[in-house]
Amino acid sequence: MLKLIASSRIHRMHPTLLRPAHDSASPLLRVFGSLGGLSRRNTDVGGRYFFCSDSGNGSDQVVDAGFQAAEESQSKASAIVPTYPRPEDYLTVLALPLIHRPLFPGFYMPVFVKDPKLLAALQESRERQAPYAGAFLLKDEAEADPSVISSSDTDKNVYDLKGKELFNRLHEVGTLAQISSIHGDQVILIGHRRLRITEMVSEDPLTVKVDHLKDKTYNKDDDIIKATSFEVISTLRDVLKTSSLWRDHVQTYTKHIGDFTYPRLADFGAAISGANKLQCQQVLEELDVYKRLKLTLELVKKEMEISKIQESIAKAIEEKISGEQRRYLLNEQLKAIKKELGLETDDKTALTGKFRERIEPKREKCPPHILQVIDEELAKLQLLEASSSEFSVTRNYLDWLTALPWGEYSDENFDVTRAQKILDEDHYGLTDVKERILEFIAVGKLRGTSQGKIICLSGPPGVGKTSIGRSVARALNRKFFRFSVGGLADVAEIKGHRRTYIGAMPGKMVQCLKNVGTSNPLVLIDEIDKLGRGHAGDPASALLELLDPEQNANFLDHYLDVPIDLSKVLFVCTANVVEMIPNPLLDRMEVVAIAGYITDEKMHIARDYLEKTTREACGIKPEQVEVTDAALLSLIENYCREAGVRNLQKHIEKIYRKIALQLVRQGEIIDATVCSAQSMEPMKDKVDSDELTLDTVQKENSELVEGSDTKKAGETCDAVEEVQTGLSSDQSQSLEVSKESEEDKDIETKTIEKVLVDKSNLTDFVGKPVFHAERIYDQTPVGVVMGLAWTAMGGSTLYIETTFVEEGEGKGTLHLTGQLGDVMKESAQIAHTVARAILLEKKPENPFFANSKLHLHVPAGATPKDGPSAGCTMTTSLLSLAMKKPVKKDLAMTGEVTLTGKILPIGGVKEKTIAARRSEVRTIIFPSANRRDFDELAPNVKEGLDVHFVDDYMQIFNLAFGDEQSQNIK
Ligand SMILES: Nc1ncnc2c1ncn2[C@@H]1O[C@H](COP(=O)(O)OP(=O)(O)OP(=O)(O)O)[C@@H](O)[C@H]1O
Repeated sequence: MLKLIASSRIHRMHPTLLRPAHDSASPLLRVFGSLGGLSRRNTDVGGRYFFCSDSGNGSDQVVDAGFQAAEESQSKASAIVPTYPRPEDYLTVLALPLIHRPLFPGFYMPVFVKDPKLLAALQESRERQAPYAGAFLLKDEAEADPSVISSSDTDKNVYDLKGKELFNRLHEVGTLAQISSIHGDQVILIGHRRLRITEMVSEDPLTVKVDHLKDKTYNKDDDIIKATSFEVISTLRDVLKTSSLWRDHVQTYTKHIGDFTYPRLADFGAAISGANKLQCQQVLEELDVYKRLKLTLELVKKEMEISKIQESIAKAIEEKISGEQRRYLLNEQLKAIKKELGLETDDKTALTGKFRERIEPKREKCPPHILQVIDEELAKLQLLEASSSEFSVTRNYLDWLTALPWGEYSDENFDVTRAQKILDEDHYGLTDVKERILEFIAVGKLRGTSQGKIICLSGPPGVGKTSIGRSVARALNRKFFRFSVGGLADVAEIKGHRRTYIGAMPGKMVQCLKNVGTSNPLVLIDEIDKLGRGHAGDPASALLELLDPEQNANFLDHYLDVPIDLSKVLFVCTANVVEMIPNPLLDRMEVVAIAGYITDEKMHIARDYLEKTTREACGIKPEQVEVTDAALLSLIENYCREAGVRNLQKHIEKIYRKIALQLVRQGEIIDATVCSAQSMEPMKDKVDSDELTLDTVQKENSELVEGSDTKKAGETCDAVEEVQTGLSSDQSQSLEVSKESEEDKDIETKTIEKVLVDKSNLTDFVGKPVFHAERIYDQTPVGVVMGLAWTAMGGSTLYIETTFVEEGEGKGTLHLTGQLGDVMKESAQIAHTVARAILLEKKPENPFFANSKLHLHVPAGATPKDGPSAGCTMTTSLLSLAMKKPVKKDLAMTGEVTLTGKILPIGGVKEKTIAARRSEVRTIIFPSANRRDFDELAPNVKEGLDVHFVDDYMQIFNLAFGDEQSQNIK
């Protein structure tokens, strides 16, 4: 009996539905039944068939229809009569070509019949109550790939195939299909059983003779078949877990399936799998049930893999989408809550409000072109999407623009007396530097403004260049900002990055203005001589734009992109070596040299500045410590001999740290003593009232404090206890206890015991002297002369040593060592020649230079040396060797010598003089041309020195080797 059940509505073209044959529960049904529990829903399986049941033994049933068109046509076609086609009635059938997939028994399939003759024949056979035809899959063209959908399949030419041609293209095995309905050119087919074409009967429409195929007989209880079918089922179940498409499908099946046999299971699996048409055809052609099941198993396994991949893709996408949506939703909620609470208006409005609020007080003083840019940017901000990257760029830009101190200036103070006071307060000595600064302030006072000049403080490290800069800022009442350009190689550091770069920032100058909050700070550019080469642009040129008073009134930072007036900024630069400053920069600077300090100055600095600040920093009171002059002197002479005072400062800090530790330790012991003394209180009260004294206790206690012995403290407490018991028993034994209060006072004063740092115990604080004296000879031997050198660290003394190596007739040579540079090597050769000439003149009979191999060395060998200023020293050293006569004691010299024996000027007179003093040199020889430099030195630097200025080497000769008389030429 045929029963129509219109249940599921399927909205796709090829959904698949299952239908039971009858209600007898088969083992297969039980397996699938366990998957039940899901409600029946509309099915959308994306398949190609409607499945209907066919018992396979001839009792066919038409089953469910879900496809709307099918359903409609079925309801209209009330003429559908359930039929059980007997094979003998359908030995000749109309051949219906299927393009996409074969029709499996038990499934619905809608097909379009374009051939009017075939359509009419189908219609007619339907009317004849014999609504059956043979549905056969169309073969691909010879070379076509079955998995590739070729357009030719759907082309009209496929429908145009007729007669023999069509016959040849049909697969042999097909399905006996009931024509369920015909709606226009759409024909709904229901598969019944397998057919095989035997021969063609007529061509148009194609009619063929067929054999009705039956599955090969099989053993229902065969283990292999059972196992395979169970595997098919379990794979289907697995797919079911992951694929919702299949779930509805199988559920429908479990609810309605009747006698679900193994062959039917195989057909079912193959039909609903996404396998290609040839694989499906293979299953259709297979009459061996076991083989068919195996083929199906392969297909459904593949399906499972696909569904797993599908699931993971779906999951990944879902996670991404849901994460983003969640964040968006939460953000929106947050905004709404803030808005509701009045905490925040709209993001943009709040931001704009903030920027407007910032700029409003500055509006008066702010240059109009800046205001215009700010207003434009604010308007732009309103139009931008808050999540866009340009929004954040504009927001940051406005942040910087509105934060700068447009038109804000600190009131400059041009009070020279006050400035002098401040400079003296911060620094000892440096009179010439201070004088230059005061002059500068005075000019500023008269002009009404101090800008226009760039001061460059040059000198060795630690001479106070940076701190002088800070003092000048204080004296002028300007804000202070320091930035170091040492190693700076990127122009963007000075001029900023363009706004378009990610993480773009304005340059140092704009950062400085934002930082200090005024437009006229004092900017200290440290280490300008160590400016990097620049891998992105030339930093020196960028600095030039920044420093040049002609250009900096309209300084253009790449980030801000609006001209900023830096003409009110006072620039102070510091450098160790002026020669290293790029020339165009140096040209614009007012160089103030700080040469370094002599011992006396260092003593003052240490005593009045460094010690004071360090003591305060360590929290030590002046009365708690005493560092003697001898200790300081020893510190300066033996530990910190460099030009600056930074090392001295470090040593003083080291001493004070140690003192602090001593004091704290002492304090702890005193605390313990006080505690022990307090334990005597009850006794004291009692004794006081009895006007008694206790000498023993007092004595013990004072010993305790001095000896810092805790053990004794315990003993003292015991003694007190004894006295107490004694008192209670016999008051006459407790005498002189009233002296206890005086004892208390003693303890107090002892807590602030003074720590004395003297020359003798200096090593306890700073260790052994690390500095080795520059002076290696007390009296220089023959061939050794002391020279004076200048380095970036200040001046220093050095020896030139010459020795005789061997004699060789007419082979006078000079071998040089001591890491000498080219200039110094040449200088040595010149000295050799000059010495030879002088010796020839003075002692013509002496052939020393002509016949001697000599070796000239300049210790220390590891330190590279260069420059021409040791020329006269080398000449003297060679002559000393030649004449076997040592030079005068405590003599040092410097000066370049020419081939004719002229002495040329040198640099670093102050540093060299200071170095000579440090090495306890008494007599110095300088070139005459340096007399002016020497005269400018402070009296305390020149004090006690016997200085000679010379033009010609002969003068040096006389001074070094001559008698007393000749040495008096100054
Ligand atoms: N004349 C002085 N009076 C008082 N203190 C001084 C004097 N000279 C230097 N100092 C102190 O020495 C320390 C080092 O000085 P500062 O850092 O200014 O040296 P600098 O010349 O800038 O060194 P660098 O070239 O290494 O930067 C500072 O604490 C400073 O106060």
